[in-house]
Amino acid sequence: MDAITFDHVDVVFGTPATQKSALALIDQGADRARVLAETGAVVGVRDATLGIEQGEICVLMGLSGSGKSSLLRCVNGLNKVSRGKVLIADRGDQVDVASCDAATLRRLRTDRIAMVFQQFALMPWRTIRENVGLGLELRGLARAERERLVDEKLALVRLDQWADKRPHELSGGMQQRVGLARALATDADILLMDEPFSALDPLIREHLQDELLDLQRSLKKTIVFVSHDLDEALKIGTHIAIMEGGRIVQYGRPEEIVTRPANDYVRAFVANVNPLNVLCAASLMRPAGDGEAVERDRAVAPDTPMRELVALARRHGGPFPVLGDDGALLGVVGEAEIYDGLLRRRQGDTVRDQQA
Ligand SMILES: Nc1ncnc2c1ncn2[C@@H]1O[C@H](COP(=O)(O)OP(=O)(O)OP(=O)(O)O)[C@@H](O)[C@H]1O
Repeated sequence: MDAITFDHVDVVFGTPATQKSALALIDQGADRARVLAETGAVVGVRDATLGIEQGEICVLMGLSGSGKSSLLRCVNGLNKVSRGKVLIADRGDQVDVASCDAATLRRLRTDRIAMVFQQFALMPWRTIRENVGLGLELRGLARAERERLVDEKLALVRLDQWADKRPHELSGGMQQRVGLARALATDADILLMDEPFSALDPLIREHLQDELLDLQRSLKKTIVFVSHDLDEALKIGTHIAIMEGGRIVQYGRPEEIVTRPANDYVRAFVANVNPLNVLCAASLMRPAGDGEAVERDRAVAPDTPMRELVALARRHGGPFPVLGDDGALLGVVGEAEIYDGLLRRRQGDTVRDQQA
């Protein structure tokens, strides 16, 4: 069972009456502009369907206004779903956030789902420890237990020395680590992260991305992460949903997005991606020639990153047979395939398009 399922979700901002007319127009295929002109309602999300597995980091990516936050905020009920379901796996069953009762929504929000915001949203008059412990305080946890849990999470984000300071005494990157510790403190298994690193300098941002990935290796939360930066999405995401005009126009693993963009909008995003960071042996390899002798002691796995292949080729030349788990020969990557990978990406084409 998926941890989170979006099932044909529409989010329309407006009064009940304008929402109804807007949904009718959407069903006729009207675009956002027409819906706005004829009803006054704003379409945030239209017909989003997506399953997010437990432990996955799903990045919602797209231009400003494409509907990323609107979709994210449906998960904890901050945005009302106009039509469709948002199902959360809960006690062996699924709860629809869009239609559950208020007590269930409250329980999901306090126990299961935590959110990290772009602007940290820390309370300036509270110490770092008190900020991180806010959710636990609202749950009525005794002070000693609260402080034990908070100090544990502050240590996780390497801020244990800063517990008694106030937010203004910390840098932006540190404040965002407080935001993350606060989200982790409740032990929620679903983290919603709305452009959490966008307000930070590029170097700090990369640092925090690495820290998040490090933490995730042991925490294994289900994370929905909003970003408008493709490099960030490719680095962080186990899957990426690309949004355009309120719709999900492509959903896939990072490499699929880069090698097989679904339309010109996605193609424009991936045109300048550095292939070294994304491609791997499986997407670079050519079929082995009939009777081609391959040196199996040079074998690489299909998921060997391109960067590693370049280093191998630099040391040993090529070609490298690509073997599956069962030892079957899947293809061959030589220097020519590596150069092709570099050149094709630079032209903004896709490797597989060219091979087709
Ligand atoms: N509370 C709201 N009331 C009315 N319209 C809204 C509301 N929230 C979002 N919208 C509209 O919904 C559309 C999608 O906005 P959303 O914030 O989801 O996009 P986004 O992709 O997250 O953009 P950004 O990257 O700029 O945050 C926009 O046209 C926006 O104006």
